[in-house]
Amino acid sequence: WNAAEATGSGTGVLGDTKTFETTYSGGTYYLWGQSRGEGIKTHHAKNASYTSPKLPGTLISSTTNTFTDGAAVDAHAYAEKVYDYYKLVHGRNSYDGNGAAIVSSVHVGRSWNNAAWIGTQMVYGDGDGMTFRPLSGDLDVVAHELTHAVTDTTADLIYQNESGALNESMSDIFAAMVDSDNWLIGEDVYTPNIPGDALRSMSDPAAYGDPDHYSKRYTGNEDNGGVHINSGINNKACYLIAQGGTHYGVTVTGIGRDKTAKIYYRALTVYLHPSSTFADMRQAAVQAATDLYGASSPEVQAVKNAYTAVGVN
Ligand SMILES: CCCCC[C@H](S)C(=O)N[C@@H](Cc1ccccc1)C(=O)N[C@@H](C)C(=O)O
Ligand SMILES: [Ca+2]
Ligand SMILES: [Zn+2]
Repeated sequence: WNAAEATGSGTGVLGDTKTFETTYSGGTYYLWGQSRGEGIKTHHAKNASYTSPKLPGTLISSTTNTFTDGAAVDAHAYAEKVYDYYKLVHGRNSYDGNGAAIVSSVHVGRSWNNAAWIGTQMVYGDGDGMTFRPLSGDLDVVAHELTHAVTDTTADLIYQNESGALNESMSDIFAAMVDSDNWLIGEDVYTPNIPGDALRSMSDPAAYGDPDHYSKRYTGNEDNGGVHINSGINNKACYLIAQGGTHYGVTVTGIGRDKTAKIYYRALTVYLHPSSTFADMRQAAVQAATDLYGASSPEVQAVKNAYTAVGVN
């Protein structure tokens, strides 16, 4: 049998219809797109844990090229969107820049309230229906997890303490650049019974208990030294660079999302390194903005003011 490229359709977690690439082989259609890099494949984990050797599980199939597994439909369709973002906006072919195959598994764990990049592939929990609905149902989550793969193949920021908070922040930053209609993270899948909330906010991290100034950073041992907490400091800096604002008395003139994304992409792929601290982040962003827009540009000034505003000098 040859593996013929096709276009499938299906219903996502939120009940929306979408189309995506599939492959027809031997009378069956598979969630396998062939046109992007080495391909995008989406599997059913059958509740195996994210540490299980059974992953990735079974390639999801349909005899009709219509797919009704919402978590699978969204994991697959959103992986295409994130691939396209990195290729079209940053000229990066897949997460490694070399067209690496993008592999995902849905229905990982039992009622697992999380998603992750496990070094080789993306994994998505179904949530418990209270804290989360199936996590691939939010483009934020897919972009967050695939950005961990970009980080791992570039700066490779150590996943603890300040470098870990930067690692997490990079994933939130590019989630917000891909899912670009707000500065909330996880709003589409977090607490399905509570409208309007989110897991995190980049515009106001404090709204969900995260710090928005370096002096308020968490220094305990929870959460790998607060990687999902202290990410708020860098997330706020990114928000200020893009949108502007006055924060703790420091005023930033925004430069917009697109230029901000280019600055963080260059900082991540050229200047940050595994043990980078918040101070290193400021320097990397200033240097990236200088490379792109010039030392005396308003873009560089916005970066400097934003990091000063969040207490990173
Ligand atoms: C293996 C254990 C999980 C590692 C942490 C993964 S990378 C992660 O950060 N997951 C995201 C999922 C997410 C992303 C965007 C929006 C909503 C949810 C995350 O933030 N997880 C939170 C719940 C956490 O692990 O504290
Ligand atoms: Ca969002
Ligand atoms: Zn993460």
